[in-house]
Amino acid sequence: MTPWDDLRYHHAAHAGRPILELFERGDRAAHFSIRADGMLFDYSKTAIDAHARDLLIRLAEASGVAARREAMFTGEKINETEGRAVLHTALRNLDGAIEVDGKDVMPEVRETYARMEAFARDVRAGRVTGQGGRISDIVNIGIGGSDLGPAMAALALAPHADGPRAHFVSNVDGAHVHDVLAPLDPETTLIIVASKTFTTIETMTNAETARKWMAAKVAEPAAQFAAVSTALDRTTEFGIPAERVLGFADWVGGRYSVWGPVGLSLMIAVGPENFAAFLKGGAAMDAHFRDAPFAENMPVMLALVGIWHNQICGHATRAVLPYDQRLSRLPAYLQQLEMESNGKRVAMDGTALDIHSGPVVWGEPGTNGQHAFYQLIHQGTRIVPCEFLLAREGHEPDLAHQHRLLAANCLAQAEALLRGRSLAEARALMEAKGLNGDELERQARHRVFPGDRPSTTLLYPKLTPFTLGQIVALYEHRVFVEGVILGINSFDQWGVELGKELAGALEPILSGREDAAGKDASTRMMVDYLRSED
Ligand SMILES: O=P(O)(O)OC[C@H]1O[C@H](O)[C@H](O)[C@@H](O)[C@@H]1O
Repeated sequence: MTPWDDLRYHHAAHAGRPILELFERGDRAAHFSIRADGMLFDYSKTAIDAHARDLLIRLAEASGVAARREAMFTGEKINETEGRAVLHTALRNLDGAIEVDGKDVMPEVRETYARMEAFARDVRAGRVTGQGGRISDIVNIGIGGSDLGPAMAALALAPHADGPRAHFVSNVDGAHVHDVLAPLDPETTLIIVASKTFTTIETMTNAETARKWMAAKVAEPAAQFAAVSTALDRTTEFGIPAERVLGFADWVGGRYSVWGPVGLSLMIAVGPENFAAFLKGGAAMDAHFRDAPFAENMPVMLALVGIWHNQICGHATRAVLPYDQRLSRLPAYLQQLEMESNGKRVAMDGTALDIHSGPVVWGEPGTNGQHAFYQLIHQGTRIVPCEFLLAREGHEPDLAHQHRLLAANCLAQAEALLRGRSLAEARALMEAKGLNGDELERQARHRVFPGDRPSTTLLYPKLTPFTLGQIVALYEHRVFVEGVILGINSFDQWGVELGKELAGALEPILSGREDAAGKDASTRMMVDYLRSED
């Protein structure tokens, strides 16, 4: 029997055993939670028992997680389909040496970091100015990994933002760039074009639009542009002066790139000290991930809970529910991180997977979600494992009572999912309301909560730069561990290519330069509609 078979067998053998029953054995909360560097990860409200955990850990061991982890940290080319190392961790562990192709890459990482820091300080101190003086606003133009990381983090760290205001433009929909630029003054705006490849059509199109917007008022628009890319020839071609370009290596995946130059907008907004604390938080999680035994290892156990729910229990989605308004972009960030990394159909060697790959990840901050989709989570026919996140303390001491309410709601949701409400309890409620007979019976049934629905909760002291670094690195490593266990390459993204190619071919058809012959009838019909005048 493989570890997968053992897990499936164990799961089937205990089907129907309520999670609540597991709490009758010993100190489950303490034994099925992990504390590390001030954070608490509770996975006791899942059906994982001691034997299931042993089997999951055995699965991780048999999948070679430890060796692969070492290979990642030491710069081996584990992104096999692109022939690249995977070294985003090097961006937040700036000391030391790591060789790729026989060359220590760290001196260049440190040098780029120093240039990034100097530039951020210059902008913040008013030494780099626009035509109209001190920079008041920065606009990061990028998409995917060149947008979601800094956008998510800038919102998360809003209480620390004391530099120019940061804005983010990603969508090729002109509405986005239009609405972001409209209220800004080109004379005091700095545009950062962030694109690993510097070919992404959305980013290049928006950058061109921003350049025209700038050129209408500013004599030297290039002086108010900076770029972040691995393709330095293309940034020069675009006209951005070399001293305003921050490069990075191809071993930083787009969705893992917030830690380096792609984080420039964040660094300018919150300052180099806070950015450094963000890196330190990531590095602390790296150290924990490398050193802690699997059973005490937060990313490993988070991954194993994920494997349990998705591949063993068959729950196809997971909800990420931050009870932290400033983490409202975290679900979107994690959608790219998790789904672009682990949404694959073949194993590393190209053979079809015989298990499901990563789950659909979705979510919204609490308490908002409670008034929207939690109905389905509590009473729908499908089980949605939930991942709650909550800080012990908010940033608004005057509003501590609101933070308590937020916390009460978060804990209440996890409790409600676990406990549910039985038919007998629902009947008693209806009786207390004065109902009886058939009407009592009918109404009671609608008020039953099946309960026994799994959730995990991550608690952290406060959403500081350090904590945010820990959280983001925690999720990165969770994705890594899940990917290794599934036997896939978490670091390529071939699945985004086909749509891009077809979009390139459709644009001339929509503009009338080419005809739609050869397209399917549905596409032709829609092209006709879009090209018609009424
Ligand atoms: O940074 P860029 O090269 O512009 O890429 C931006 C994004 O677009 C691509 O399509 C990829 O799917 C993403 O992984 C990437 O983050």
